[in-house]
Amino acid sequence: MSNFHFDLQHRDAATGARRGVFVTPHGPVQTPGFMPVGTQGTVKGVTIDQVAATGAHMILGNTYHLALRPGHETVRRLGGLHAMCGWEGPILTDSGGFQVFSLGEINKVTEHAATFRSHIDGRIVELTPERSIEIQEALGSDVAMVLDHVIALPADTGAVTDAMERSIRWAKRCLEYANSDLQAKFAIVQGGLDETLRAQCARELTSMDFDGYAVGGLSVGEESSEMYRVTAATTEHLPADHPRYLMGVGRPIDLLENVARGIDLFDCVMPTRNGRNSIAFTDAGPVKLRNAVHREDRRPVEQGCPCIACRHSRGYIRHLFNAGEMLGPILLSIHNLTYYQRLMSETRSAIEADRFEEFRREKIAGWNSATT
Ligand SMILES: CNc1nc2cc3c(=O)[nH]c(N)nc3c(CCN)c2[nH]1
Ligand SMILES: [Zn+2]
Repeated sequence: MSNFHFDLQHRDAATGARRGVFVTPHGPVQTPGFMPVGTQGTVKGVTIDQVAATGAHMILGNTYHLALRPGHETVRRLGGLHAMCGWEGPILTDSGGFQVFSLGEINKVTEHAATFRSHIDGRIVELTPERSIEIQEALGSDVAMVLDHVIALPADTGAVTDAMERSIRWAKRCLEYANSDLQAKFAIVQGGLDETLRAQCARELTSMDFDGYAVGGLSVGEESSEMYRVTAATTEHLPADHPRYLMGVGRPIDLLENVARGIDLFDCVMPTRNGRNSIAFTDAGPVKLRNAVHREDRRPVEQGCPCIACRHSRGYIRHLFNAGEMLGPILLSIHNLTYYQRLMSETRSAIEADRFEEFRREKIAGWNSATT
């Protein structure tokens, strides 16, 4: 009996939405669920206790960043990622596939490895599938992502196919190298915006024994309609009894639209990145609190929100940003993370009550009302 299993509890009759629980050795993850991003071992500006208070069940760390700094052996000697960060729940680590291609100065990609210049100290670093798994095992995360070859879009079919086929071969190498049954391995489906390539990639990856499947290569600048189309075209080829994770997504509307297309897990820097930029997510759409219009507004960011930011007025939070006070970004990061977790909790309840379609319509109408 594996240490991991996905309990599919309820499927929405009208859409591809699913309600489930992903069971891990560090506790259950309620799905659909949102993972806050803790790239360098911290969800920026938010203490780990506050991250737990937002309602998060699983957080994400990044192999690329942690291997470069402080180094995975240092993390191991500090007791692993859970002990170092003080997070007792499940942790998923990304493999470095995305960061290498988006942050590292790529030197070359061969069949053997991705070689890049570190964006921190310029060192040349070689990342192989085996090395990525070795690093993730040292970090001690509960879920390890395979190393994949992520290419920027738009790209020609030949380049997309080449990267997709390499990602399949690298996924196989990751699975063969893995030697810890305390760490789940998730595959990542690539294939650009081509539904045929996506189906082919999903078929090949699902023939291997992964614990979960991610939809990669999206949220890289494509139209939302294209993201939704490709997500649907991919999940239809993924097994129903495994978790599906859409990487790097997204806005609140993207979460609901992709839940409707069979996605169970999400991660995105938006709640914290937008929070640092004074943008708060609310049921009436995003609100840029730095704007003068909020100067004397005594209302909380969101009526009924239980977070510590919503004990204050919008006017106070605007003042904090205007005065360049640290507390501004901290409070709005906490509010936005709470907003995303409450949205996922309401989504899970709506699926259980067979009213997801109605719920999605109501939420999108609110976000489009944009009165503030
Ligand atoms: C923000 N958009 C975005 N798209 C991604 C695709 C991949 C992807 O295709 N592969 C991997 N390994 N990671 C991705 C990430 C990082 C997720 N934290 C992505 N982020
Ligand atoms: Zn709040």
